[in-house]
Amino acid sequence: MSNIVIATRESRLALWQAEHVRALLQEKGHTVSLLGLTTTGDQILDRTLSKVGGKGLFVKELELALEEGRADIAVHSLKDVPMDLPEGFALACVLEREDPRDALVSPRYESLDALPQGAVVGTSSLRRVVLLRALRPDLRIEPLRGNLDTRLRKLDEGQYDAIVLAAAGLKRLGLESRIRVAFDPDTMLPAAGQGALGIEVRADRTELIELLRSLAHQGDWLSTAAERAVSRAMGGSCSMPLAAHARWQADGALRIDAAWGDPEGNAPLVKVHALAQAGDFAQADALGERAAALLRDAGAH
Ligand SMILES: NCc1[nH]cc(CCC(=O)O)c1CC(=O)O
Repeated sequence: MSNIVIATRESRLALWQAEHVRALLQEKGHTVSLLGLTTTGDQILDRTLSKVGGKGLFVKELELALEEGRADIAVHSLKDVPMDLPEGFALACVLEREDPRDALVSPRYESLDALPQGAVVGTSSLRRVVLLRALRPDLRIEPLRGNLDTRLRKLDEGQYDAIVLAAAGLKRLGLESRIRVAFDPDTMLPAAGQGALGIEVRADRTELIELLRSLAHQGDWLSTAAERAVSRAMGGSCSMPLAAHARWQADGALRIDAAWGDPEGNAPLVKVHALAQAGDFAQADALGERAAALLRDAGAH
């Protein structure tokens, strides 16, 4: 390829991710440039994102650029990528995953246990709300929106006692020192795809897809595929109170843990796990679908 154009959102994290892929492609001898775009998701970040709903808000403008040939690839946080891409688009690969855990950030308190009764914790993810509620029902969980810097600023201004964010974003932006606790996944089960990057292309760009496959991390691609299969089988969007996290076991099997919480808080948290060999995508998908079936049997809907 002569020059590869990466369409990217212009938040600091999105730019970091695009630069990261640029560097990986340059190492392989390609010339790469960036095309910065503002998405609908960015425009409404500070408003009612979770109400407007859903997946795809950060993705659509980037897809338009691919469609029109203004760009060749789009780099996404896999967590924000819809389970099923629109007709004509494909996920060319998933890269090696950064830390998949959720992190607690707080100027004053060193852990969740150290938070006083009724402390105010910021997050807008329904998944984090239901998981936090199960751990500490006394906490006051308040909405928190905006990109990473905005969220940290709101915390530092005193609007919250603590906030919960993805560790991956903090690490990528050199803000790791702000992490008080990276939650054990068994305590705060991550979202499907959290910490991983996916590269989207037009499905008809076979040569480009071939080239991008060399950047893939096969193990992380398979495990995140299993996680995404749980979301897909649950009819999932990122506004669902659903967690799914897959880990390779020492014996080479893939173990998936999934959790679902009732947003109204009337039913207890449902947690399941399943284990299988997952050497290919069909097996990974089947494992995720099994976890989803177990969730439903246990009362998730
Ligand atoms: N939904 C927003 C979003 N999408 C990806 C990340 C962080 C990095 C990642 O998971 O790859 C975040 C922020 C957060 O959840 O705190």
